[in-house]
Amino acid sequence: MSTAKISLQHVSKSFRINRNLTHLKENQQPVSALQDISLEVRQGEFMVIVGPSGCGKSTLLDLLAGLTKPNNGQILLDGRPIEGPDLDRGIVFQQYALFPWKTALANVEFGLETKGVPRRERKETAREFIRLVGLAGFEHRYPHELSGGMKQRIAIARSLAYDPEVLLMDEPFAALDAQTRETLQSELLRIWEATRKTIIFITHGIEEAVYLGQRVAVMTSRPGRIKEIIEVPFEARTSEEDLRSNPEFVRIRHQIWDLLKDEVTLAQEQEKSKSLGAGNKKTHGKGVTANG
Ligand SMILES: Nc1ncnc2c1ncn2[C@@H]1O[C@H](COP(=O)(O)OP(=O)(O)OP(=O)(O)O)[C@@H](O)[C@H]1O
Repeated sequence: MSTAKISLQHVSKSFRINRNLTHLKENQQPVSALQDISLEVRQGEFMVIVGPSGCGKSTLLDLLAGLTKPNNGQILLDGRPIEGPDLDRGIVFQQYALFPWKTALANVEFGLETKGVPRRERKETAREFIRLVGLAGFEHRYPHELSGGMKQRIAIARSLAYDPEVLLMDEPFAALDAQTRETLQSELLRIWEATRKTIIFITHGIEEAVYLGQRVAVMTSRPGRIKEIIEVPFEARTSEEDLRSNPEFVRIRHQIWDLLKDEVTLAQEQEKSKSLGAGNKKTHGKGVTANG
């Protein structure tokens, strides 16, 4: 039996296209989003997954969250198959997904409420996590009174407050400006060092991947497979000044870019042929970025 915290074993996922669109030739076959993904994530590890647009990163996160099921293979958490969403996994998405009608405190309390934690203890825990993400004093603000970075801090506090085993993060800083993003990256490392949660973090940003990950799994273009896993051997990232200009950091960043560049070209070609096939309908297309 596997001793990994999370173990993906030969996981594949494909999607059937909407019946109304099957008159288009490219829609007659199911779309293979992920193919034969095997990956072990250790307890307390910070694992980053990076890949070109449309390679199946969000699909992978949805599978880990239990929002969808694989067509083949299995995903184990502590040796048991993931059957659906549960409070043992916290999720932070790119969009803040806070309840606009609840204050910051009430948003953070939400998961605790679901878990049946009594009111008083709930409030205390929520305050503690708001403090952990550096927002003490903002407990009674509503989401519209907070900046993007603050909202994302609250989303992180909310996911951590109910004490999940694993934190799943899907491009959580992608919508933020560069400075806020860098601040939140180091904050997240500090929080990870304090809580030692297992984190699976998805990103387009190579620099973000190297800065945050103890290991970086590089994916191929669709159907997404794991191309290579790169070890990032920095011990105390938060205390190292200007880690990003460390020659080893730069070397690993180049190594990942070398692995990714052909995949990005392939993904762009896939996007192009998809949009031509769909009558030149506009498709989304986020590229891999060297920064961020
Ligand atoms: N529910 C669905 N139905 C049909 N196809 C889907 C569905 N979800 C995802 N796909 C397809 O699966 C592939 C992988 O999508 P996914 O969103 O996981 O990629 P991604 O790597 O997260 O993309 P991006 O980086 O652009 O956000 C894409 O071709 C997408 O169009």
